[in-house]
Amino acid sequence: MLTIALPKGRIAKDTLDKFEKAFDEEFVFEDRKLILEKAGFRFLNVRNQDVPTYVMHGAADLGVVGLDVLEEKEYDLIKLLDLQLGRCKVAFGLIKGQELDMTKSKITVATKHEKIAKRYFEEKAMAVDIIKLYGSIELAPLVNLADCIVDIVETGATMKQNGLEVGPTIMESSAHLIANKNAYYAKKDVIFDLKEKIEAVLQWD
Ligand SMILES: Nc1ncnc2c1ncn2[C@@H]1O[C@H](COP(=O)(O)OP(=O)(O)OP(=O)(O)O)[C@@H](O)[C@H]1O
Ligand SMILES: O=P(O)(O)OC[C@H]1O[C@H](OP(=O)(O)OP(=O)(O)O)[C@H](O)[C@@H]1O
Repeated sequence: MLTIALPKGRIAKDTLDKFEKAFDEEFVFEDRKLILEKAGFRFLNVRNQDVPTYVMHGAADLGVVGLDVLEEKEYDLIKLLDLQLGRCKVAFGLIKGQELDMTKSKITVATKHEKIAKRYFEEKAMAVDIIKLYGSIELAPLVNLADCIVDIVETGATMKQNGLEVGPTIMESSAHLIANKNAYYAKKDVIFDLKEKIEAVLQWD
């Protein structure tokens, strides 16, 4: 049995779709159930940012999570495979017509991605005030909570509809299959078999 932590929402759905194709089974979470057990798999429905925690502690052998989440903390995990889904970038959002003023003595940035934003400014040796938010990030510059934001951009529609422009990209992200180190060695054969089957599906799709 392999236990796999999936992030609630779009990525879980797309991942289960790949598993359905790879194993010729139907995988659907029932209503509000958080565990789906079928065909030798136990899928766990967890919050996006909690996926690495379940995997690192061994409560799940494998997990699926965006690179942006992995970059936010240091996790001792194995990155097995780029699932090529949940593609997005982490980028600046600026009020339309404004640019990042690198000469300002201190920039205030609102973001869910504190560490990624902080590293960007450290590398440029610039002072920054990071304001941690948990959602609706685009609102912050509109009400003067921050000069700009660092957030996920997929289509750019959310920024555009809120009068923001997409600024410089800090990193590209896509969902990756990750493994707990001990599980990776203890269940190597079954994990390799799964990886090969999913890779084959990714090539056809
Ligand atoms: N348009 C998008 N918006 C947000 N995330 C996206 C998008 N496209 C791809 N992703 C990826 O999906 C992941 C999950 O995004 P989602 O917004 O569901 O989670 P979250 O709000 O960060 O999680 P949590 O449930 O912990 O609050 C992101 O970390 C990112 O890797
Ligand atoms: O470029 P787009 O295609 O418009 O997608 C990007 C938006 O999607 C995410 O928000 P989400 O819907 O996850 O809500 P959140 O504000 O709670 O994070 C992200 O934080 C952006 O707001």
